[in-house]
Amino acid sequence: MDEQINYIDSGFLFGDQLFYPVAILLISSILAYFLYRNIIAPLYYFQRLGIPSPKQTPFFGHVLNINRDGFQHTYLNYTKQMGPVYGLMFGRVPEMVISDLDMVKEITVKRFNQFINRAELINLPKESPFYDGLLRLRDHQWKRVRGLLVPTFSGAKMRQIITIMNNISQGLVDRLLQKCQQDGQIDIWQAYGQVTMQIILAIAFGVESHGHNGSDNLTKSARRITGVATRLIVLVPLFPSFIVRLLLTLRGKGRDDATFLRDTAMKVIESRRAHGLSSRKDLLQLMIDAGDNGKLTDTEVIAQSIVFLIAGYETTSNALAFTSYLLALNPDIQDKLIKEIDEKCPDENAIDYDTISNLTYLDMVLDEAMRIYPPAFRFNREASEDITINNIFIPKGMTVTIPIIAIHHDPKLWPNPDKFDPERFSAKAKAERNPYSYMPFGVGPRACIGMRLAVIEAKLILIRTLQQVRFTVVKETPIPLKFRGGVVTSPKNGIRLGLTSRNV
Ligand code: HEM
Repeated sequence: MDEQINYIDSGFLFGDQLFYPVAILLISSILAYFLYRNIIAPLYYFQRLGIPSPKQTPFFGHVLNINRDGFQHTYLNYTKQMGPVYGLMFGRVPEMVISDLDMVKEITVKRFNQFINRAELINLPKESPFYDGLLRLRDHQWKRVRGLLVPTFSGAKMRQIITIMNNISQGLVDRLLQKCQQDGQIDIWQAYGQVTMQIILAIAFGVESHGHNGSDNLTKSARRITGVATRLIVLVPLFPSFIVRLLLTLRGKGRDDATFLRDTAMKVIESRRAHGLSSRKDLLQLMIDAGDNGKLTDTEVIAQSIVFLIAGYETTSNALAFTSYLLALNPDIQDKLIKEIDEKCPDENAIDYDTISNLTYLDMVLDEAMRIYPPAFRFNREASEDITINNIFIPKGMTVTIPIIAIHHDPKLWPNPDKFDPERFSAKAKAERNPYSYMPFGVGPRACIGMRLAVIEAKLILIRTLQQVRFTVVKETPIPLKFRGGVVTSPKNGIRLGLTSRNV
């Protein structure tokens, strides 16, 4: 019996001897691998490529350095410190930031075929309403859809849309005049946000949203969707994509909002099909027409409507708010602009595409405002293969970010870059400058498809506004402007401006 016990004991002993050391070795190897992959390797990633990279925090990389005073400052400051090519780490996701203009040209235009796609932060499920949208589409699918949609943004098509935009902007003008009679102040950022939201819902969803206070469900859903899309995305690279998808699923609201928007657009499409071709030539109808005969499915059309809302609403309203802010701070420039509007566009009922295009000083003012405060402060491309440009090796799959904000504030390209000076955009000054030094809408075949629409919309709203009111600085006006985090440049707490009516 004793012998047996000894045998069993020694058996256990023998098992322990192997089990524990093996288990410990296994666990420590897994830990070591986890440590190496997530903490050590990212620290030396760019060093191995021979590219400078600012000091980073283990595991987080450079994520902890963003968002303190707006994401755009991260790119602005790092580019000043690190130069035209450097690397950032978002968790374990590397990103090369390139502001060298020759390289930007190579990436966005000359070697476009090796940089067709944007970096994909999350693997969206096929059923996501964003899946088929231009922002995410890749390779030949993107080429097919973009090719079909480009004509819907032509000058001729924009002429038809202007009437819808002009009618909607009347609500804004009424509100501004009312405010002049009351306290003579307004949060102009919020006011423009309402009107640009109404416009995008009207032209991309075919739905007139009622109530200037934005209380209707459609506006609420659209606001929440753009809010989630532009803010949450900053944190995405920190987590594995399945966790992000889980978080988004748990945040059911976002999904419900997207479904609500999708269903609304679907109902409009079905109703238009049932009643024959619509005479209302909004973006939705132009897309339905462009996709006829099976070239675009209804799902693809709706995905674009949702993407236009996300890409086009806040960017346009921010561009308007920043321009008005800069005009309030620079009354001489505002006077000169008002003079041009009074001379070339005195009648609010006779604003058409040609009149708008004829206001050269307005063009210069808007361009300069988007230089100082580019509503989209960066864009990216993904390398589809290993590639060397100007002796810099860019590995396959690398996200290459072009920091618009840093290029727009480079003192070598823009002397005294913080000064608001529309003369920088005179025809002569423009002709003398490298065209890649200004890119608020991105560059190359994948640049913003909505640029013409955005510019016409912003100019129309500025004309209608400045025909009636003048902007001033009040004690609540934020000087300097503060920004909030997110993927577009947005003011932190709105922009309060004074208003005086021009009719008194
Ligand atoms: C002032 C307003 C706007 C600004 C500053 C802006 C800026 C940008 C930028 C920088 C990009 C990335 C370009 C690139 O990767 O090279 C972009 C892409 C895009 N924008 Fe805009 N945008 C504005 C308004 C609009 C509007 C009104 C729409 C639609 C109605 C729109 C739709 C899009 C779409 C769909 C893309 C993706 C294009 C593609 O991948 O093919 N944007 N925008």
